[in-house]
Amino acid sequence: MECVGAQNVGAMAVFTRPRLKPLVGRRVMPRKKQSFWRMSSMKVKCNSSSGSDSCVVDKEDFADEEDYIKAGGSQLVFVQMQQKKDMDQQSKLSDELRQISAGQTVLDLVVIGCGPAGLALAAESAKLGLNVGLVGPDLPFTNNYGVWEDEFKDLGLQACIEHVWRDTIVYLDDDEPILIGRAYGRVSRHFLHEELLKRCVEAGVLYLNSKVDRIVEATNGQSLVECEGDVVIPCRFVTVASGAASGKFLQYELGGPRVSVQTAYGVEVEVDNNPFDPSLMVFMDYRDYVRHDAQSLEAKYPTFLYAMPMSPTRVFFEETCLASKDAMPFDLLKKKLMLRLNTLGVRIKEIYEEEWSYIPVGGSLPNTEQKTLAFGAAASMVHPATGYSVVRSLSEAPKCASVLANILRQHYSKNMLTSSSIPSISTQAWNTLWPQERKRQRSFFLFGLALILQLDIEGIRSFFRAFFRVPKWMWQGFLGSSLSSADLMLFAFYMFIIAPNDMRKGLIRHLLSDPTGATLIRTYLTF
Ligand SMILES: CC(C)=CCC/C(C)=C/C=C/C(C)=C/C=C/C(C)=C/C=C/C=C(C)/C=C/C=C(C)/C=C/C=C(\C)CCC=C(C)C
Repeated sequence: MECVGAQNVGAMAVFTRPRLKPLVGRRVMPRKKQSFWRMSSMKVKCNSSSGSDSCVVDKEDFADEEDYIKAGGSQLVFVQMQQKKDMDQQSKLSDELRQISAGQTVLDLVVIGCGPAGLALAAESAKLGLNVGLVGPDLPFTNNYGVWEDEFKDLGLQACIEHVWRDTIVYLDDDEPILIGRAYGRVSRHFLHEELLKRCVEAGVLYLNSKVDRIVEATNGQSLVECEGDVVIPCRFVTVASGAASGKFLQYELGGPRVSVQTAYGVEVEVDNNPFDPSLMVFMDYRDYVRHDAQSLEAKYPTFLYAMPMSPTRVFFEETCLASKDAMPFDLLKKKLMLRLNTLGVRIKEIYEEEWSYIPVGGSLPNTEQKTLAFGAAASMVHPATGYSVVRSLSEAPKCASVLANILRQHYSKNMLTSSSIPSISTQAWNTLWPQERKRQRSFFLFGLALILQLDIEGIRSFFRAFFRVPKWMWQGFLGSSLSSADLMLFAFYMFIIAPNDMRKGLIRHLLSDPTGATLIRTYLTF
């Protein structure tokens, strides 16, 4: 697949319009040159106008560096996360603040990033009794996620789904469409945000509305999270969960596959002549609506339509380039979408919202020897062949939290911690996130991604025709990253049996000649 023209956007971005006003915490500047104790007993005021907020005390608030160090290096003042706070709660919070700023508490874990992955990990870790701080700008989620209803139900998040379609449909060409027999849901970004915030509040997560500048490893085995305005937070573990653009805090393995990009342009609109059945979600529509256009854009940029009919007249349409080596320009995606809708006879009466989505897929794994941990897209958890990630992050958060809790219990309660044991503790945590089995699965997905990148529109159509003909548990497991590496082999074998001859040849050629084929074989042979 060939898509051209890199976008000048960050490593991962999904933008929607209209944006909600960010929830902003307010910094409280206490008197200068105060001793720590005086400072800690002062009255700290917090902004209560927002959903969750913060109060911060600066390094300059200490008389000198010594005071600061006496305070355990912690000039941090976190305010316990809260959504609706009254005056009683405020005074309780101040006690908490005093305790932390007195340096009696070094946080067990600081999670950087307030997206779904960060909030979920912070909440799950705090639930297990860890002392957790969450740092990041308090912004509303920007995209409405699409999920398989059963997967979201299993996470106990059904209430966050705002619309469910009883079945999902795939159009590959003008032949019969494929009904895939699985309900699909649209997650409300507001409900999901509220729910994850609620979980953080209930679990006692501490929150700081700030931007992290640096993470420094201290000699005593702690990490220091340096935030804007000279705020430094000492902690035992730092986990970066601020999306794929977290490169600044993390190192990734060298020589891995190149990052590809999934791009999409969407609009939620009021229309006349909606041709889609409101009871069905259109997962992929690869039909060529623009074939009458000069040299068909489709041939050059194979994209598909993803459509969520919310009612007979209100529909969310999204033109999506599943994966390309360089990002497909948004203006081209928009042009294609408009051409497509025009050919379908759809007349847009009103635009409610526009969405631009840019998701890096593939790329290297984080270097598992580094002390700083990562979670979600920052930890390469985005499914390389689909671009989906939210369900995986939400479902792995409890497991990741429990590993961190066990490690901290073992190493800190028995005072086993020496600075030389720190890297091995982090490696233990990394290995849980990326065990050999997960690496094998990922190498299979990367092989699949490289395969998709090579296909033209006809190749894509016959590829997905075969994909949706394998047993349902297989393709469902493939999309949900839940097939074991052995199951994936069985899946590959099935695809091979079902595939037409030219696709079979292509699969074998790709396995033997593409670097991802060699990596796949090598990873499968490593135990
Ligand atoms: C807002 C946001 C967040 C977003 C937006 C955007 C969008 C809308 C998106 C969407 C997306 C989608 C829908 C996606 C989907 C995807 C899919 C379906 C995918 C799939 C894929 C598949 C694959 C890759 C497959 C693969 C396969 C393979 C690799 C096979 C192989 C085989 C072989 C090798 C053979 C062997 C044999 C012997 C040995 C015998």
